[in-house]
Amino acid sequence: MSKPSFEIVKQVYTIMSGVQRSKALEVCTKLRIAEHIAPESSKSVGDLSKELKVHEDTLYRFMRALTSMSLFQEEEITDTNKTHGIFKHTPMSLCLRDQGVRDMVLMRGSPGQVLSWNGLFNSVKTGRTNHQESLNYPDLWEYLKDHKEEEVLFSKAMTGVTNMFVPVLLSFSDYSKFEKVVDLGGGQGLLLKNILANYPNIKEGINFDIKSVIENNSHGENLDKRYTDQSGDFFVSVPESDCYVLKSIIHDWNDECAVNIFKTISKSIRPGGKIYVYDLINDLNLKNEKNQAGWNDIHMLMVCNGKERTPQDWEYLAKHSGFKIDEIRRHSTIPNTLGLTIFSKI
Ligand SMILES: C[S@@+](CC[C@H](N)C(=O)[O-])C[C@H]1O[C@@H](n2cnc3c(N)ncnc32)[C@H](O)[C@@H]1O
Repeated sequence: MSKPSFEIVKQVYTIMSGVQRSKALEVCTKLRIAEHIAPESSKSVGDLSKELKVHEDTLYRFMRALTSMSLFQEEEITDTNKTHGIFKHTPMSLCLRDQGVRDMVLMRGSPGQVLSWNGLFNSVKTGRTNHQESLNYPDLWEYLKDHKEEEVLFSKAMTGVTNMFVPVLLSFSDYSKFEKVVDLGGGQGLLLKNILANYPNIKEGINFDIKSVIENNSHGENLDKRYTDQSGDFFVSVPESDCYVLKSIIHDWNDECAVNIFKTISKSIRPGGKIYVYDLINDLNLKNEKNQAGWNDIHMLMVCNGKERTPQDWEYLAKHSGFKIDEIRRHSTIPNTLGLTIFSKI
C-alpha cells in the first residue's frame, strides 16, 4: 500500500483533535469572547485580555488557534508599524453571541454529555449504553436530577434549539382540530406557548415534564391563560388529551421504553386523538455526508440509550403499542431537519 497523502492524514488529524477542538469552543464560549468584539468592529488582544481578565500572551495563542477553525479572524499585517493581534468576527464566531447557540455549546461540553461518550467502545461491542459505568447513574435523567446546574443548562439548551425550529415545525403542523394539547417532556414550555399563540381554537395546553424540570420553570407576566405546567412521569400516566406533542422525546429512548410511552398515552388519549412526534427521520437512502441523522443517532445512543428512527422503526413502535401512522411530514426544502410523524390509535 502506498503511503497516505499528507492531505488525507491532515483530515484524520482534524477528526483526531475533535475533543480538543470542542473543548476550545466551549472555553471560548465560557469566556464570552464573541460578546466582547462588536459585530462590525475589531479588538486588540491586549484590550480583550484586560476586559476578560485573562493572561494576554496565552489569550493570543488561544485566539490564533481559534482562527485556524474559522472562529474569529486575525487582521493581516502589511504595515510593519502595526502590531499583530487584532481580531474581528467571522460568521461562525458571530453566531456564538446567540444565546441558544451558547447554551447548546455549553450543554454539549457539560460533564454528563462528555462522560456518556466514554462508553462508546463498549456500546459498539454490546449494542447498549451503560450509564451506570460511565455516569454512575442508571440514565442521564437520574444523573441530571442530582446535578441541578446541568439540568437547568440542558433545559435551556433544548429551548434554544426548539426556538430555532419553531417556525419550521409550525409550517407543516396543524393544530386547528384540537381543544386540548399536552406537550410531553416539554421542558421550559416554549413549543407549547408557540402552538397556543398560533391556535386560538385550543382551550387548554399542558406542558408536562418531570418534577425537577417543572419546578425550575419560570414564566413572564404575559403567560397565556390556557397554559399550565404539570409534573409527572410519562411512563406512569399522562393527562387526558386530544393531541400529545413529543418533540425530541422518543429519540431519547430505546424501543422498549418508547413503546411504553405510547402505551401510557394509549390509556388517556381521547377518541380520535393524535400523537405528534417531532424527531429526525433517519433516511437510510441518505448515505455518507448527506446522512446527518446518522451522527445524531449515535449521539442519542451514547447519551440516552436512544436512537434516531427510520420510517420502518416508527412502524415498529406503532405496531407494538396499538397505534398506526397516519402520515409522515417533512419540510420540503430543509433536508435533515425534524420531521413530524402523526399517530392515531387503532
Ligand atoms: C431532549 S429533552 C426535550 C425537551 C423539549 N421537548 C424540547 O424539545 O425542547 C427531553 C425532556 O424529557 C423530559 N423527561 C425525561 N423523562 C421523562 C419522564 N419520565 N416523564 C416526563 N418527562 C420526561 C426531560 O426532563 C426533558 O425535558
